[in-house]
Amino acid sequence: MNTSLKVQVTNVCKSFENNLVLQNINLDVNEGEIFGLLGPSGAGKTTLVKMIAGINNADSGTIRVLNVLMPNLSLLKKVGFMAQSNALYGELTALENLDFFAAIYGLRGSIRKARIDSVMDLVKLTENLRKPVSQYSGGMKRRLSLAISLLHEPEILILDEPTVGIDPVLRQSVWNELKRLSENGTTIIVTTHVMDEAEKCERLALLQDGHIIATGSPEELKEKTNASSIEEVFLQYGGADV
Ligand SMILES: Nc1ncnc2c1ncn2[C@@H]1O[C@H](COP(=O)(O)OP(=O)(O)OP(=O)(O)O)[C@@H](O)[C@H]1O
Repeated sequence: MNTSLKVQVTNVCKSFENNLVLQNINLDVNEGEIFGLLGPSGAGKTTLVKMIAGINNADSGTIRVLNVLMPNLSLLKKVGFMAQSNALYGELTALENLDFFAAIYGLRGSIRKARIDSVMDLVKLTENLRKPVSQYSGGMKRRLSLAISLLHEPEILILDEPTVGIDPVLRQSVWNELKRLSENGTTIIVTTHVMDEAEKCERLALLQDGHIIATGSPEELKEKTNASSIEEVFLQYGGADV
């Protein structure tokens, strides 16, 4: 494995009971890349990112993250995962939630405090730090989940539809932060079905019915198909509406 290759998915298949949801998936993600998984609802995006994060097992094939065969608990501190459904403790305040995850990641003392301040500032929730999460709106919960995934400055950041329910201004600042992180070497995998977000990724895999139907940078994909938008690219490759 070359050293810039941070995530390698090889011939991965996954079924739930008799339903084959991912078929022979191959993809490579390089250091510092923002890699987008784009596809309609049910295409298999969440299933794939959960396996890359080590939450679920593949039925066959292999997934290597930082050259370690997944799933592997030793990568807990190096991978950040933001799930589509928020994994938060509603009865606790945001700060208590952050402290809980900071403890899991081994963050202590002044470093813990500095990281909490930094991620809460990023998602514009500093003023709500001491509010119980049960009193948060849906969008605030998404922002807190994003803050938690960034807390330990993971080398690999996996975000499942991170900006759903987040307003356009904050969405822009989240993307600016993702760009900044990637420029500093963080490798980012993000699922989306928002076209303008897909355009912000350095490379994309288009996923349809459990298959990757195309991979490349947004520009390459548009050039190859003579399309003016990623939406058009998707349709040209035989994809359904995203
Ligand atoms: N735990 C499960 N048990 C059974 N089927 C599942 C399970 N998880 C996902 N599936 C099925 O796998 C397929 C892919 O689902 P997945 O959530 O990965 O798609 P997705 O592309 O992330 O969709 P969305 O954009 O709506 O989140 C769907 O048909 C879904 O019903």
